[in-house]
Amino acid sequence: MATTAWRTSRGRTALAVALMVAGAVAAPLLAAALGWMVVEIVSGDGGRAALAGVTAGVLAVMVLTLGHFAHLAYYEIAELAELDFDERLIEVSNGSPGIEHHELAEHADALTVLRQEGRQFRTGLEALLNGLGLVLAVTLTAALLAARNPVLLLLPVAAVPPLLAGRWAERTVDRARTATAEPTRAALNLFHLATSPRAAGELRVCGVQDELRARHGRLWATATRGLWRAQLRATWVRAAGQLVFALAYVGGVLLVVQDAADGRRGVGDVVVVIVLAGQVNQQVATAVTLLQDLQRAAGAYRRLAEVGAAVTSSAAPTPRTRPPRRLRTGIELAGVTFAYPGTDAPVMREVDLRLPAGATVALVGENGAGKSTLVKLLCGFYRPSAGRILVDGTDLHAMPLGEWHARIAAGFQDFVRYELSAQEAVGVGDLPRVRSEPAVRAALDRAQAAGVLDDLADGARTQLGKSFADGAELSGGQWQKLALGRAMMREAPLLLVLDEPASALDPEAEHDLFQRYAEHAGRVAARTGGVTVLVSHRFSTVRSADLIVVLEDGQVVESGDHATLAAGSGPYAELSALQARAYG
Ligand SMILES: Nc1ncnc2c1ncn2[C@@H]1O[C@H](COP(=O)(O)OP(=O)(O)OP(=O)(O)O)[C@@H](O)[C@H]1O
Repeated sequence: MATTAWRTSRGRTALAVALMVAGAVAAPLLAAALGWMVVEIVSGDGGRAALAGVTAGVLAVMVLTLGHFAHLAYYEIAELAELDFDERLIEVSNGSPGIEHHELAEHADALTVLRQEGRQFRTGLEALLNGLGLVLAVTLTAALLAARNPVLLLLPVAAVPPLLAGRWAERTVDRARTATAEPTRAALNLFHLATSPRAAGELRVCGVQDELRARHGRLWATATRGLWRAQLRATWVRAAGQLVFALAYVGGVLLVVQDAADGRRGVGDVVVVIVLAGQVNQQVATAVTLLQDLQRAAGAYRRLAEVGAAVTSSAAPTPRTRPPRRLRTGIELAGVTFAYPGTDAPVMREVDLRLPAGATVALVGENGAGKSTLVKLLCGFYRPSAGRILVDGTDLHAMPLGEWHARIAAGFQDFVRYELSAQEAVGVGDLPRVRSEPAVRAALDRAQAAGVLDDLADGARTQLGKSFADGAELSGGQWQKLALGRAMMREAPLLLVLDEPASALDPEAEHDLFQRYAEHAGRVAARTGGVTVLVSHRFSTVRSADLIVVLEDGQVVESGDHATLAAGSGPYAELSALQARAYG
């Protein structure tokens, strides 16, 4: 999309370049016009002096104004550059089927820096365009200086040390930025938490605002200390580079003054050299800044490419075996062991489990037992560290993950609050039918959530979310109901997942929901043999599942139906008796 816009703004780019080139070239010409004017004044030719004065005036106006118009013209292009960068960043973050890369600290660090560096693309592009004008201005300046005294050509040469110093300084600061990414990221997280309306109530009740502010301050201080030290080193090196040029400038001016005193040059030449030498100084400063901007933009781009390459190389080549149209035997975990990327301790250990086609399977267990991890492995978000997950006997990771995802209907514990219209927020559960109101209504009906639409001022068309002035904010339970509706959108999934989908609902609503859901799952099972996996802490909810799997510390400790497990003496019998007593 951004690429098309790039093409359509070619005319604007050409205009920007032309204006900026004219503005840049006008500066050395202004020096020549001023020299000419002084010569005519000294020679007493009033008419020619006036003409030279007007020329100098016009050139001065061009120098002062054309840059601003150029800026206007490439403003839009810079916007597109930033948009393009953001789109690439989104692609790198969430364009791959697996999510392993989100677990790695170095990936998170690179993303933190990239989110902050996004604007560098804009300045980088401006620097590129300005650089062109600068090259022309420097060339013209050099020619005018050489015509006065070839030794003056050393002035632009003296510009090299500040340039090199600038490059070194920028690299130093960039390294510091990477080294301080972790405290910066942690500080940003705290900042978002401390300013988020969602957290406002809980923060007040816990009374942790001051503590958050203090921690945020400490993290920033840590990050700033690292950056400050690098900035200090960079400033000294930059100043040393500039000093070399300053000495050359003074030498150049003295040289032409000496030439004039000896009668080899006129007073006009002295004026030209003084003005031009000042401009060279300016040009050098601009060149250093432009180079830094370009270097930063190139650094941001390189980092983006590296992160993109890391994500792509960690993704296995797209396999050819497609998911079956219908499950015949079911899904099987064979000796599955799993540790989250970047960690050593397995949170799933040698799990063998068969989820028969068409069955409703409930996962139960204490917090941290591994229920959500098992769900994520079934969704193929991560690869098992050892063992395999088989779909009708075929390794899940031998299938294109995108196609497997397209056959999953899922409601997650950390569901997304899409700030779209209510219709779309549910409809994205089955993208091809995102605009179908009957499909959305049917899905919400299955999720016992049709009432949410009726409560909204504009029904399905209501804009959701606080980011919009007229956006409707929903209660936690209402958001969850929409998420449930989303999970019911797909009609022929092979895997249906509800990971604690009803935590914001009252027990009765949860019970009704699961009744309805079981009917839906039954229909899906008849059509596709799909397996339904439910995670719930409420035993009253899971008792009707065909298979109940009890997890403890990343292992299956028992499995069976409610009657069998409740009659036994294992943890299920114990816990369900405990809950039955607690809820009467
Ligand atoms: N992204 C992660 N990186 C590293 N470890 C993780 C990650 N997510 C979960 N874990 C660890 O994996 C273990 C199992 O967590 P999981 O979320 O699967 O438990 P759960 O049974 O779903 O718990 P709950 O009932 O609290 O939702 C826990 O010890 C947790 O600390």
